Amino acid sequence: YLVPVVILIVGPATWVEKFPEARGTRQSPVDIVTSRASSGGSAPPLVWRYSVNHPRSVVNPGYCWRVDENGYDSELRGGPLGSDVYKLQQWHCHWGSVNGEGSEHTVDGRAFSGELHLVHWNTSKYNSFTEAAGQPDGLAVLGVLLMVGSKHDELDKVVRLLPYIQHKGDKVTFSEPLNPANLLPKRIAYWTYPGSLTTPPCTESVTWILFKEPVQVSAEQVRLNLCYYVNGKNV
Ligand SMILES: NS(=O)(=O)c1ccc(C(=O)NCc2ccc(F)cc2)cc1
Ligand SMILES: [Zn+2]
Repeated sequence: YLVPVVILIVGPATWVEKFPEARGTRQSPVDIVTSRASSGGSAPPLVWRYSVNHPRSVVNPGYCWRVDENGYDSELRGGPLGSDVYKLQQWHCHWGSVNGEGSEHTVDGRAFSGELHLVHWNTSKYNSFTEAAGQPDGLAVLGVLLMVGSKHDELDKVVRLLPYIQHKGDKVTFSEPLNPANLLPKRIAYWTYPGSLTTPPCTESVTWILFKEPVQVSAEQVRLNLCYYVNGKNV
């Protein structure tokens, strides 16, 4: 008998219809082909400073989780960012449906178990995140590759709150001190390229800065993320 084949046309393949930017020339994520990466030359060091003691909210946007910085002060400058100063808007993660395939960027074709994105906008040139998100030098995202290993204590301050935001739109506010700098790897060598938001509206406004060294999270932390968000669906 004939098996009814229903091909759901959802996801990236249909984004170009609604978001023309998705057809652009600098779309993210990409595969980082390490042999083709040029050395950093004389780029100045990348410098960041984050505030630690302020209330943050963890939100379930429908894919993974997002932590909003609620406008508190922070700075990212240097590296490929010229003389502009960027401010942390939010940070969020991407996990896969099974271990080992959650990251958005791949390195020489290899995917990681997850990927953390710290999203900053250019406060030297623009007046809001939304305005900056439409400009080629508007955003800078620090990407951190996640691999299964030892438990990550700083990240656990968020992971332990996931049971309280199981449905899309849920939000919980916490004021436990947290330093986003502790989410970054020890070695700060990175790849950088001009790219885009990886989800709609896919605007080509992101200077990507992807750290080379993966950060370890425990298998339990991956499982907790997986059991709450599998490809945008809560399970
Ligand atoms: N995965 S990623 O780091 O590339 C990424 C970062 C932020 C956003 C986002 O803010 N979208 C909503 C949005 C986008 C543009 C706006 F102008 C307003 C809101 C999407 C993807
Ligand atoms: Zn992201």
